[in-house]
Amino acid sequence: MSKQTVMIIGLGLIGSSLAVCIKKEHPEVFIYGWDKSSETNQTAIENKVIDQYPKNFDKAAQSSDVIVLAVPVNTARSYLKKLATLSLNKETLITDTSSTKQEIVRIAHYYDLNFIGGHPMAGSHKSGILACDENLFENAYYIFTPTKTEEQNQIEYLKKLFVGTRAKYVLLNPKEHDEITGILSHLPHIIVSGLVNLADNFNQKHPRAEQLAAGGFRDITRIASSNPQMWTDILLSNRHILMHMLTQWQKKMSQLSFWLKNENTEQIYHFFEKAKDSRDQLPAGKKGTIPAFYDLFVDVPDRPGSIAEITSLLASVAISLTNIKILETREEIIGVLQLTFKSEKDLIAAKEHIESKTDYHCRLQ
Ligand SMILES: NC(=O)C1=CN([C@@H]2O[C@H](COP(=O)(O)OP(=O)(O)OC[C@H]3O[C@@H](n4cnc5c(N)ncnc54)[C@H](O)[C@@H]3O)[C@@H](O)[C@H]2O)C=CC1
Ligand SMILES: O=C(O)C(=O)Cc1ccc(O)cc1
Repeated sequence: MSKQTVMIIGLGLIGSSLAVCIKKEHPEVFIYGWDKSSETNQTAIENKVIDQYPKNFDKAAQSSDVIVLAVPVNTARSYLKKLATLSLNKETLITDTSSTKQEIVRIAHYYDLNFIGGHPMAGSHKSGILACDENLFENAYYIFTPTKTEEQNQIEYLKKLFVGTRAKYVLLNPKEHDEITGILSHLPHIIVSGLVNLADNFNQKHPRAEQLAAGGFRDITRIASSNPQMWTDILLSNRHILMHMLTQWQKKMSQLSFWLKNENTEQIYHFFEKAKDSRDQLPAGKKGTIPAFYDLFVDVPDRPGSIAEITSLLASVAISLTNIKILETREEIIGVLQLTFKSEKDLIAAKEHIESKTDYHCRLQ
């Protein structure tokens, strides 16, 4: 990557971790950092997380090739508005790390900014620059939310810039992103925080409860220790989807209450059995709140027999596929096959085998 300038706004957990990931793979990239906390800016300089805290925000933004907004989502909205008033270079690419995507993408379009929505699906209940971790994003999903096909080049550029995250890139449209993160991340956060508040009222009456909560309760409620400002912004930004999900959740809980009242053993058993079956099938040991999938993309000539050739190659070494999809054809010469496997081990073995037996190009994303 040639000498580029990146400006990171917000040097907390995500902004500082991204900065060190960029530096690790691209030491030639110059990084401006900007945080509202002067203590954070100083820590960032002292620890070489960034190269410079600029004296003048506008000038730094105008001389940057990439601007990353790593602040709470409502603050990211304000920065988009501010950036729209500056005469930024047309090429300057803006991206963000916010946990919601529909609203921010809409605002960026409104201001006609060169913007790609981003969301690294990894993090922690910790916040601030002292939680900076160069391995934070490793093996996690990093979601981009393009809305136009022309944005492909910008996404490829960001993938290269962020290669040091060792994250796995996924593309989703903003609405789908907010629905998925709503059910897998935002609703759980509301439920867990509500539970902790409920238990707190209870603890006032039963002082021993707090002491006993140190076990399982502590583990399942870890995320309630997250930054309240960040979560207030997330909930308000995804409010329409979350209001709908909360109604569904309330219905589920009313139903459970009804079964308890009627001592309906069968329904209560079924409730837990269904949850167990579903939980047991979740892929294990992956970071992030999006289910893991193991996809291999193979460029194959667009001619009869090429799909069969791949499937028989895999069958010959007993690697089974869970899904196969033809994604596109380019100029009717090359087709892209998306092969999905049930484990990372199968994915890697399949890639090696196809590459050793054919001259087809294989990619992991
Ligand atoms: N914490 C997590 O696990 C994850 C967070 N995100 C998203 O990334 C963004 C950043 O989150 P974190 O780094 O965790 O938060 P954080 O609280 O660790 O850091 C936010 C930083 O932004 C700074 N800041 C706040 N207002 C500012 C302003 N007006 N100007 C300049 N700096 C300002 C704060 O001083 C702080 O250093 C949020 O939008 C969050 O939703 C995304 C993935 C994971
Ligand atoms: O701490 C955890 O387990 C998290 O899930 C952190 C997290 C918080 C917000 C996001 O948008 C993504 C990840």
